[in-house]
Amino acid sequence: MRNAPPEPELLTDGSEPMGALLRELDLVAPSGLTVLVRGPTGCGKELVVRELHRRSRRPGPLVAVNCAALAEGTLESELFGHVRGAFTGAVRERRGAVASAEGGTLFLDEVGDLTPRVQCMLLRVLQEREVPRVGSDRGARIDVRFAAATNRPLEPMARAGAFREDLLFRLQGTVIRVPPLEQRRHEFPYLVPRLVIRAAQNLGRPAPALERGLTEALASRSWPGNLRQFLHVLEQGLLHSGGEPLGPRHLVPAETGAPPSGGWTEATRAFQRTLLEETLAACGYRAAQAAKVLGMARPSLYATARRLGVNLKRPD
Ligand SMILES: Nc1ncnc2c1ncn2[C@@H]1O[C@H](COP(=O)(O)OP(=O)(O)OP(=O)(O)O)[C@@H](O)[C@H]1O
Repeated sequence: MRNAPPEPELLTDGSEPMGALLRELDLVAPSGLTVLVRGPTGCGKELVVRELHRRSRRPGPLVAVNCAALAEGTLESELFGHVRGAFTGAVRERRGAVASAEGGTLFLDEVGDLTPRVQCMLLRVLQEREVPRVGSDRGARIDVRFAAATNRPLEPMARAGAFREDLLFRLQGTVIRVPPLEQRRHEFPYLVPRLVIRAAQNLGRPAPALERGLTEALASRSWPGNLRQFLHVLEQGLLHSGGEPLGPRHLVPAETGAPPSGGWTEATRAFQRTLLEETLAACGYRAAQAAKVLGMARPSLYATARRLGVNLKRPD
């Protein structure tokens, strides 16, 4: 459970598509609706949830829990708490994250990684607005706004039985989609100087002057890791610049972030590969079930997996 650190604000010049996102945030924030934030890795989903909380003006705290980071039992008591003696080692009563977010917002990051058991417990909390306590029959009423984020394909996972459909419906009281950085190239002249300052702060260095051409050099790359990758490239650039004005020559070569050589075709293959791998994992590597979820015949699934180099067996 993390209590929110000081706000790193969500940088945007407010042009589309982020403009639409900000308008949606304004609309949804005061409503108390449960919000599911979706978008690719590193695009700023967590910052969007912080902004949602800030704009909600709820008096309680924003409490964040990463659902992928903890083992099932630990996550269970992290979320819902436990009473003394509920299990070996439970030497004192513990308030869970749900109760700690009273009057505020509970942020469930990586919600697609919840195990079936915790999904079931969370569903009950969302339905009954009461928090159970491990080892106790007594539930406690709560006033908590729930927000969740994921980059996992929850619908195929729900069709495959790996994510509860009723929980999915509950979570998406409203859905906010965060665009990938690729769709925000026109914002680079706004973002670059501000993110350089942030990168310099991260390294504990003074912000450098910027050379002409830096923004163009950054805009000509592809950014599969979105703003997280962008910040890392700037941080590495700052290290290499040794205090000189930051320019294109200080950026690590673009190989890792270069557009796929096959352009559209390769990007589509990469998407198909990810979808197939995610669906197989969600179906417990049962090819017949995965084929059904993806709406293809089993032989086509085999042929597609061969063509894309996807392993049909569970990785060791
Ligand atoms: N609009 C933004 N302005 C400033 N910084 C941003 C913005 N979006 C993302 N970042 C920075 O990029 C990094 C990744 O952001 P964040 O953790 O919110 O992404 P995420 O979508 O939740 O990632 P993941 O899917 O991996 O959980 C953070 O350091 C964050 O501060």
